[in-house]
Amino acid sequence: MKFTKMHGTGNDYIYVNGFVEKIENPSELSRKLSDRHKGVGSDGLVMILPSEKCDFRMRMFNSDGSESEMCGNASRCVGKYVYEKGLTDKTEITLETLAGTKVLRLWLNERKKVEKVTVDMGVPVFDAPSIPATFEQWPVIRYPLPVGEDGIYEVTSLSMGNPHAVLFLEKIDELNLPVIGPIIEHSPFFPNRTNTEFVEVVPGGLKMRVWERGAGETMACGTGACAAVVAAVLNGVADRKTTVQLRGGSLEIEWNEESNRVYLTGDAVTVFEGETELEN
Ligand SMILES: N[C@H](CCC[C@H](N)C(=O)O)C(=O)O
Repeated sequence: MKFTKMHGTGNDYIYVNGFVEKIENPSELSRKLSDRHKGVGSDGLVMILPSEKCDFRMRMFNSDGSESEMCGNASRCVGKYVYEKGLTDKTEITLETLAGTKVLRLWLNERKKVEKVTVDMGVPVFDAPSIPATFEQWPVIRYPLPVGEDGIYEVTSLSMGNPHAVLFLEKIDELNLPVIGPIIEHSPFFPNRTNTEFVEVVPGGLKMRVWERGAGETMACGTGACAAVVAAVLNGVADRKTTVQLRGGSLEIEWNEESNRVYLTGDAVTVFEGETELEN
């Protein structure tokens, strides 16, 4: 199987051309290839597939094999992949995902390489059953969530197509994510588990670490950065147009006031092309 290793802001996935490669069990393949010692090493696997209603379809699997509805960083890389490999010559591309149709806008440099991509991430969803979450009232803003022996953390929760819990904290560098992350991920308030963003308000924007559902701490999360800005606006601590600094770099987010849609802009980088035996 041929694959391409790519990253968006350090959030790295293995990209497979599903027009050519037929993968029987992408979930199991994601678990196997994501292993950073015994596999290729990645946060998961992304299949680029034909679509009946859009230009392309994306399926995204976390490193634990679970499938997510949507991935902001991966959708930017899919845009770069399909354009630079000649699967399309469009610079505005529609992408079918489990969270609906997303529109990608490619930004080319003078050598016609895709330097960055803006994704129309759609509207944030606040009603708890759609997140899904079991809170009785919504929007869920600073709800005191019990987090194991660590006590109570105030969470703001919403869906960007996938579930998010956003926490605003004074200092995020020292946090022990492998301890707090899984407790929130598996909280009974989130029946399908959740992605969790730990956000610090800094001059010029937000600084964020993320514990992703099904992948653990990653260098960045696009849907998570969008959720963080929406939550920050609801909490009155950021502008609708904000830079989010992540461990792997920065993302530009705009929650447009008129359309209520969220726009994500960031890099998309090809790391290497590879080939692996499926049967071993
Ligand atoms: N890193 C991704 C999100 C992955 C979300 C996944 N961990 C989930 O189970 O929802 C992003 O850039 O949006």
